[in-house]
Amino acid sequence: MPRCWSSWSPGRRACSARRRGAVRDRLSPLLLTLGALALGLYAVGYATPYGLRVLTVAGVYALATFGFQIVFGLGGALSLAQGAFFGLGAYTTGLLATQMGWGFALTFPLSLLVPLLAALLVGLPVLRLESHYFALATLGVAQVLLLLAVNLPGLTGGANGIPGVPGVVLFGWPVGRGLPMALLVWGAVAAGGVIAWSLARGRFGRSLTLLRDDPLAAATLGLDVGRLRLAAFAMSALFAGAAGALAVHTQRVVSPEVLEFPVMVTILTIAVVGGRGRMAGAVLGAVLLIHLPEWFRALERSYLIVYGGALLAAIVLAPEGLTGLLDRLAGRPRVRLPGRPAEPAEQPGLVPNRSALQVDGLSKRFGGVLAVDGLSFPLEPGTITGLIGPNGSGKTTAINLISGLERPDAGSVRLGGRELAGQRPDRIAAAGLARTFQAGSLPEGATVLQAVAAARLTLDRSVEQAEATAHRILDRLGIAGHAASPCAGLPAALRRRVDLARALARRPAVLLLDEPAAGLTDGEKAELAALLRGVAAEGTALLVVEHDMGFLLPLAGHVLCLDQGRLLYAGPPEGVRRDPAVVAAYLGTGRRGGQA
Ligand SMILES: Nc1ncnc2c1ncn2[C@@H]1O[C@H](COP(=O)(O)OP(=O)(O)OP(=O)(O)O)[C@@H](O)[C@H]1O
Repeated sequence: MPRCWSSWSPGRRACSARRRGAVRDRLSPLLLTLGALALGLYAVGYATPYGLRVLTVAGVYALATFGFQIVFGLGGALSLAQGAFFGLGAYTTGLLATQMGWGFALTFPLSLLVPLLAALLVGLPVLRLESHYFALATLGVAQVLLLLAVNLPGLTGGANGIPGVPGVVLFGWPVGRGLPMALLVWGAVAAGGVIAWSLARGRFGRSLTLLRDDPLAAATLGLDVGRLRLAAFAMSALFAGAAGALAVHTQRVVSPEVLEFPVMVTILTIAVVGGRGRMAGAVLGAVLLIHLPEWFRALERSYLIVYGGALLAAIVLAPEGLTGLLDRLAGRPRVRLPGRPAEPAEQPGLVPNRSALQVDGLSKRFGGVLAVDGLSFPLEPGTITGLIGPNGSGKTTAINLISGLERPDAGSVRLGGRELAGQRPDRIAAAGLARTFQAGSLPEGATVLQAVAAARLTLDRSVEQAEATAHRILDRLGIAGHAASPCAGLPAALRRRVDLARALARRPAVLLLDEPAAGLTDGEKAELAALLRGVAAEGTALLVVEHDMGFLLPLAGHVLCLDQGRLLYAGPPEGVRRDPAVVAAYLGTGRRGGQA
């Protein structure tokens, strides 16, 4: 293995990700064209054979980082298997080319397929793990592959690897070292970049960022979290495999170094320095990070100190990455809004299912606490039901059970005759149920428009259509003026309203609201009440958890009161204040939350 391979694995400074940007590859085409031209000019006119080799390796890393930007940058899963998939692609090409004598046309697709299959195999069990366990598990996969490569000398050549890998022959044309190989690799970078960029900007990328920024809400907005994660992991393996294959043809040798941790650290550093989730950042980061050691080589012993300092400076000065810094300097707007709210035509959604929701015998125990105890009630289409009770009486747990965030121990939840109890939240959402969260759960890295459009990703055909629908809903709620505002830092009342807009965007048959009036002024409460009446009038069944009796009792047609998980009262709102059990447990002393 040439010495430059390991020295091209520079960063050992795994950096923590910082600001989570929304999907926003906004470097202008002009800037990208200028960059491509500059690289082309350098390659054709100025680069030495060694310089061309470094440039080729930079392209290889850019390709591998595209995949990492998908799984880590967009999906937020710190996969430490990207280096392993890279090595797997490299070994597949090395083995098939030297031992079977197969050409590039066969070895290249197989070098994508093998890491893909490995990702599917490994992903199914490990993707369920929490973030740091997931990182460790993927690191374990990389270590196992490295051990296999070193300890199976009969197959892999052991520590010495496999020499004599032939160059690429493309349509009968042998791609020579130097400029031809650089052109091939950078052609692959261009093609891979377009694919990765399209994925990032489309529904897949948006779904991944929602999953990264707001995993709880993602499932209740209809996203199949498991499938999405697996798809991102598989996609990352495809890019890594392609990069590994091209790396072997560049080096003409494959050794265990391609499976070692520095390769993974380099990919991670490129992603963070270039800009997390940004495909342009993968290219910029790769070109910069792979060339930096060459530029600092003259410094000899102090090279690593200067290199580390440069990396730290880049991360401190541009925590959003170099592409984010360029965006900031260019001062481009963060989002392009739909010109005006689209026509108020009927949107495809879930509304046709105007069926009643029937809850029967729902129960849930957390250790010694019986949070919900045999709860039964109906929610009729077009009605508003209030759910009240002291703090800790089980209201939020009931909503979590109905929406699938918790699995009930017993009981049934039927919508239109279909059993939903115990099903995944995305399946329940797809059946026509939407909910809001007490704290107004929102993806912090997204804008208000993107957050609401996320609710339409599984319903509309494109991101543009989802955003047009979202804009219309925001307009209906009187907050279209905030469409371009980042969700991070929104006042609590506005957060709740955006959360409500998101739930309404799905046009659900059943809507569960967790304390929607908390923190609102009297005027805002009146507006909210009018809005909810309007939603009910369209046929949606509403369940409103609320402590504010002044808001709820005039709004609800029917009220349920819980105490210690059990139904204490079910009847008209007028009866609530007169019911001795409700007064004793909740309203009488006001000791546990009820506001008159
Ligand atoms: N994940 C959990 N693990 C353990 N206990 C839980 C969990 N979730 C809820 N509980 C317990 O279940 C009971 C009901 O809680 P829940 O949050 O549903 O009440 P609530 O009526 O919504 O309260 P609040 O009005 O304060 O929101 C409480 O005793 C709570 O501590």
